[in-house]
Amino acid sequence: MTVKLQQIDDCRWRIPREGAMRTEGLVFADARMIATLQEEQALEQVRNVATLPGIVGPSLAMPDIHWGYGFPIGGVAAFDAEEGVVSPGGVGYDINCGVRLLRSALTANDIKPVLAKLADTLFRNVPAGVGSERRDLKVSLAEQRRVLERGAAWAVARGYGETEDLRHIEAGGMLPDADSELISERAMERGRAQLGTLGSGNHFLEVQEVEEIFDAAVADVLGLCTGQVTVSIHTGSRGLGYQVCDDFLKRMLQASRKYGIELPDRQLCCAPLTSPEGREYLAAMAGAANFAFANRQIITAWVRESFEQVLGLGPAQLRLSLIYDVCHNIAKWETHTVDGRARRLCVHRKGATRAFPPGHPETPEAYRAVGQPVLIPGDMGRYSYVLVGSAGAMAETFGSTCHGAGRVLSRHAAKKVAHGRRIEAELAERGILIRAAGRAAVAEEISEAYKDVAEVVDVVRRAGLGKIVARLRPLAVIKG
Ligand SMILES: Nc1nc2c(ncn2[C@@H]2O[C@H](COP(=O)(O)O)[C@@H](O)[C@H]2O)c(=O)[nH]1
Ligand SMILES: [Mn+2]
Ligand SMILES: [Mn+2]
Repeated sequence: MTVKLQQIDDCRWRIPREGAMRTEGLVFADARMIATLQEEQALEQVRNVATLPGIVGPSLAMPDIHWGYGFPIGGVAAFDAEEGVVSPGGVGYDINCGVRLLRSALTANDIKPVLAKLADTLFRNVPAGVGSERRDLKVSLAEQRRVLERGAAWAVARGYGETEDLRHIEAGGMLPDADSELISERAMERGRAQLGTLGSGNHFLEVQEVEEIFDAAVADVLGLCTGQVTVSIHTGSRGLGYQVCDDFLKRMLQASRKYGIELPDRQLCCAPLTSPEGREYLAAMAGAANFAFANRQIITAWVRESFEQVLGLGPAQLRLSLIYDVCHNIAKWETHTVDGRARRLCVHRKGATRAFPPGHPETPEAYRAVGQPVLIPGDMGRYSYVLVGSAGAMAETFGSTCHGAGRVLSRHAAKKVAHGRRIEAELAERGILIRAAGRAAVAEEISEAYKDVAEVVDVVRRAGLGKIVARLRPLAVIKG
């Protein structure tokens, strides 16, 4: 079924309200992105989300939109506290998948002579790959419950990182109201040995160089300068979050029937925010989100340790400080002004990043004057971007932007494109070292599998949803 699209301007497209839609759809993309999208069902998914009860404002899609489970990846939808619903498909299987960015006092030239050793050490110290486990960090069930309740603060209290880190994490690294009792034994079991692990596929740990600064004043506030070494960490809640999503999808299907919610797609199953099922999903989701915050915090400590081992420098010399940590698969309670009225909304961001503007009280004090840092990875062979949020995002997208470049090739298609090529050697020729759990993982993640993230963030910039601050180029990539 083709989806009606009306072009508003060079980066906005409306899906007009029709049929069971309660609101319109609004897609941020350029004409070329839209042309490729029409072959996908992602636009249909934007339209389907618009049928859900209590949706406030349009059903939104960011320029990295592609097909996802129920909601599109790159989708944003806000729901009224009384009339609205919460849907696990609007968060995704990898609850609180997210990105954090560390800056350092090093330049790319400082690490080039030891880059191979650094890549090997990071690969050894941070377990990666499907089902990866760190053997010397197993937690008891009681302790795991504390992880789910306290998030990154649990990790800091256990010696993984510094209290200062917590000030530079979305929500302070801990969603309130998590209830570990609502998380199944199977989910607890799956997560037990996965704290401090990257996982597979699209997840990565990347040593980067700041290649270009686009806004010197903002870069200065973020502590970024050309030639500097940064480290990005992209991972989420691993098997624990996956299992929480899976467990609740079953309950949400029953709840949709119980509350008489008509679904254009079973994958959109949901429950009213005021219902026990809705509240329980949010409390379990918060637990999984906190697990992910702790996960990225522990990996950060091992990144710092790895740099110290290889470079023989101490923390004061390396100054591997956390710039920011953002979630991109989450549902959160936030206050937004809609038609001149402040409203408490449950904002679903599924493959979308929060992008709060300068002056917002939830933006860390250090960045209050410039806006919340927004971390947009690209791919392992080209570049990634740092942006800051803007008033435009607050006005149009409930303070949200894209979360990455977005896939254009399936894993299978990417492997076909990579067939017969020596991807590691191609990247090495361009000064990029790869360490991965397997060759297939590298083939599936070639640059051609993703849109050019420069084009994606350019749409964000032109639409006024964010300000581009810096471009980072990969030097060493650890892949699962
Ligand atoms: N810099 C890198 N970016 C990468 C890599 N692999 C994937 N990506 C980007 O991350 C986003 C987010 O992925 P998702 O799984 O959360 O949807 C993705 O769209 C890519 O743009 C990498 O190795 N390095
Ligand atoms: Mn993920
Ligand atoms: Mn992710």
